[in-house]
Amino acid sequence: MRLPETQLALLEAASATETKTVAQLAEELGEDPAAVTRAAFELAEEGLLAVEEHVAETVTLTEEGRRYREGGLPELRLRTAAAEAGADGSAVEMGQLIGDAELDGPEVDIALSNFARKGYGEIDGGAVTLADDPTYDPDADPEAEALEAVANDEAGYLDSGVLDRLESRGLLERTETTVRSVTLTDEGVTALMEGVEAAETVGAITPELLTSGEWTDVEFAEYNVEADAETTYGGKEHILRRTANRVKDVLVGMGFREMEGPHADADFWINDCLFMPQDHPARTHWDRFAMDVPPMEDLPEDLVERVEDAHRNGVGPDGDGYHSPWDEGFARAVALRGHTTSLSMRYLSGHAVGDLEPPQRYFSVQKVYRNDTLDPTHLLEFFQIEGWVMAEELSVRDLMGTFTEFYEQFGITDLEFKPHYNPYTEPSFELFGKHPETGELIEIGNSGIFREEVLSPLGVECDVMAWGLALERLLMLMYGFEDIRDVHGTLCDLDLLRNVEVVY
Ligand SMILES: N[C@@H](Cc1ccccc1)C(=O)O
Repeated sequence: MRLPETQLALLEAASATETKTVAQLAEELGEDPAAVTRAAFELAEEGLLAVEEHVAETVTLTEEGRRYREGGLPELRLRTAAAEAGADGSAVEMGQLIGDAELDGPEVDIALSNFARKGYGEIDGGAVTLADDPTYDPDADPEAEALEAVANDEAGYLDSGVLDRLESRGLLERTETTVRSVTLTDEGVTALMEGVEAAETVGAITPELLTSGEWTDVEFAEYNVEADAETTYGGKEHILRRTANRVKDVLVGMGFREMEGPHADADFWINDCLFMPQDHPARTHWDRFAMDVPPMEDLPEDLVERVEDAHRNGVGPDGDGYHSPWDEGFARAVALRGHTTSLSMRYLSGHAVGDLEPPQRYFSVQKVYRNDTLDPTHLLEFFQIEGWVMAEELSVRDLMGTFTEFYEQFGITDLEFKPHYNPYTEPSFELFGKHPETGELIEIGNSGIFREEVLSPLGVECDVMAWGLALERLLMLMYGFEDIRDVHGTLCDLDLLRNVEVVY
């Protein structure tokens, strides 16, 4: 019998009486564990080896865990400092103990909360009194002992309660690994007795084989594509980016052109052009990410005048303004845009690409910034799918039809519409879609037909319908995750991002 080199070496190193792990064998043979695993499965396929698998837990200390193992748990250091300062008799000033125990930064809180949890004593009015516990032994703290055991690879002997505790303190990490062990089968023993030789096949292509041209003559070992192998994760496009690109393709396919423009912009473009009164709650410092930069000089003077006039006096013979203050300085102040409707204003005004004649369709898929409270459906920044259509005659039916067509491309066919209010559109409505997992209706966008008070100062004489849709919410409907923070930000779920299926 002939076998490729690694398989032969493995067969000879395996034993019929003693189970050996792949890791052990790889070390013994000086081979890469992945190559040994592959060889083991190939031999198992031939019936020469038996492979067994079990899941093992490995426990390792975190950086913080290692620090406490060296320097002592913060609460024990506090306990010892208190005992040395005589806190078993009378209360001792906390500040002094913190200094004595050399507790620093977050360690102080960690020490205090665990001190209380372990019942070491009382903390009252900034002073510490130790509880009278004659059985207390500073050298026998179960958590400190467990840190030591984990460091010495002896976690297997520990009670799972103390491991849970240390894990929740962030002092250790548990990971599951598949351990594979092999034994020689009877057939394997027979084959070895009859004699096995190394086949002259090549297991892997090398740079040498390529440059020498030898690769054209050698025989390659068969590759078992079914053999279990370690998962490797290549780089790939994030689903958010992928969906953003898909949204762009869909909109371009629907005849739209892409808008571009600044993330930090004058309030004029973000709000004033939209007939948002300057005392609107969304324009206060609570909701606005103001930038500490000089005001924007480059605004079209005549447009500024017309917008101010619309705010003060309204538009048309029956128009009525806001009767509230309007300050040009505030209009020129720069903030992070809370929506990309600022871009729509730049384009509709003719400031971005010159005057536009109907019909026109424009879109953008870009980031916007809002001072929201973080929760499963809100982040401080998200991607908005902005868009507008300019034409002689438009109605809500056109708007609904556009959304129906757009969302159908993503498999979303059960949109719901709800009347809404925006200072800049009339009529306005919000869009909802059903979450595939929870069945809950979630808001996915806001839309409407721009008012005269917006269009007239911009010099637009026909109808314009417009919208802002949340890309992340579209993703929730497509992929079924429930927390936006799984997808981006520091809490993102790496497994989800690695394994999520591509949905079109
Ligand atoms: N600016 C709105 C979306 C919108 C754009 C244009 C017209 C109507 C609504 C938002 O951010 O919610």
